[in-house]
Amino acid sequence: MIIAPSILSADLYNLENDLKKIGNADWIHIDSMDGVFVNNLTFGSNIVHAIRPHTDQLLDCHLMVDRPEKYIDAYAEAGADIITIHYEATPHPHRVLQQIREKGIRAGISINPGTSVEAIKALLPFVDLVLVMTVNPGFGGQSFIPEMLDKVSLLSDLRRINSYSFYIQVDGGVTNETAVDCVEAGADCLVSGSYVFNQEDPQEAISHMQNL
Ligand SMILES: O=C(CO)[C@H](O)[C@H](O)COP(=O)(O)O
Ligand SMILES: [Fe+2]
Repeated sequence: MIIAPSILSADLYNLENDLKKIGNADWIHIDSMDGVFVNNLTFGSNIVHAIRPHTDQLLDCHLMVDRPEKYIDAYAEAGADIITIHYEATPHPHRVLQQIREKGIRAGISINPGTSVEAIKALLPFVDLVLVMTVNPGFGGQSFIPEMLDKVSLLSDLRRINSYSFYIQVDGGVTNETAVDCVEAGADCLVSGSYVFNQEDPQEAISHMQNL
């Protein structure tokens, strides 16, 4: 299981130390929010640029921003490995996914709890990752919405039937307990923010989930 701790829950005053705490994680999940697509403001490509020279871990950028097409070049230049956009954030998701891949970066599509897998079916041949939100985006520390796991199962079936190769990622309210349900539904990458960073030993929590 790929584990991607979200630095939304890290101590930004002491980010170097908090990145060490998650040094055994596979990916680092970076949540960008613009105050338009969601009611919160976080960081942009500047933080990707700041972290990039200090780790070989994949930088997994989750763009909760309106019109993500405006920012792809900046994230590419900053050193992003994966850029995930929201289906709901642009009228041209297919074009933006192409724009990401043209930069040699893996392209992800994310769906809010209110969006069905049906809505992104036509995009599935063109993505490297599908992110199923298990909370409404905008804040860390929210409760996992278990009904979303049906989408994970459906994506897993569609991937098998059509021989697609995208990762299925789950984000929001992932703990050691909800992680088990995600794995059973067919997820292969789990984002976890508040749970991981609130543990006494984040590395142990990460390796436990990696072994699920
Ligand atoms: O995209 C996000 C919020 O919109 C975060 O990645 C997510 O909420 C992680 O935080 P937590 O594990 O605390 O729910
Ligand atoms: Fe996220």
